[in-house]
Amino acid sequence: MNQQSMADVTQAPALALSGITRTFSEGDQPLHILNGADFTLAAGEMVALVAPSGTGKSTLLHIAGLLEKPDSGDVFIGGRNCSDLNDEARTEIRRNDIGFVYQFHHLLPEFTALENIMMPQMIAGLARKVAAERAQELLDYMRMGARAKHRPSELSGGEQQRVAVARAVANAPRVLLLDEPTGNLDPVTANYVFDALSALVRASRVATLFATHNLELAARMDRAITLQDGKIAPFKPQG
Ligand SMILES: Nc1ncnc2c1ncn2[C@@H]1O[C@H](COP(=O)(O)OP(=O)(O)OP(=O)(O)O)[C@@H](O)[C@H]1O
Repeated sequence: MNQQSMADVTQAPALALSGITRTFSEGDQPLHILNGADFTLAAGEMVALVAPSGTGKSTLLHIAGLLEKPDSGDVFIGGRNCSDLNDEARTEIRRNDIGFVYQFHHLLPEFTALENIMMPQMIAGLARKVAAERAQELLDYMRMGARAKHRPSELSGGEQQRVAVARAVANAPRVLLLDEPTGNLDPVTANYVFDALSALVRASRVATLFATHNLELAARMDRAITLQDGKIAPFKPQG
């Protein structure tokens, strides 16, 4: 890599989407869910994605997280165009550079909170001891330190989601994608999980895109966006 292209990559946004299209079909009618979506997300930035059900939020997150390919358009992670990468390279980027949190925690039921957070680190090749230390640190940060040895079924919904957030950032990803992570929680618990998450985002400078129907939470993020006719548009959560 020459000096110019290295500078381009280091100064690049954590995530950039360019001209993303995705069409599904409904019977014999095409459904243009994404129709030229453009978006950039900087390190340490926290952006709310607020849009009515069925407009394509999950589809957008799956494409941004390299879980699905768009019909056309490009996804850049840390300035690297991921469009033409093979499955192995995409999996590698997903493992190292992207964290996901979903509405339901998807923690492994037979493992403790600590082990759940160790898992992605060990898959990425870290030694057990190092992974355990980092997992405990993250649990402490999420004010879950005393629950390290509990299995998911022994934790409340809010606690499970805090473990899921800790697991998602365990490998220090560049980009954190959250698909309604508080959708299943009462408002007080949702706020509590959000507080812990935003402290973590500020401290780690992970670029965060957070799909939510909760306008109060959206108003607390750096900015909000919506999907309009398959494109990204700014959104004002209040007023
Ligand atoms: N694999 C697929 N095949 C066909 N249609 C699909 C597929 N995936 C999504 N869709 C359709 O695309 C539209 C957008 O779905 P998506 O899940 O992205 O919406 P969403 O905004 O996340 O909705 P919600 O807020 O309800 O989760 C929906 O109408 C959905 O039925």
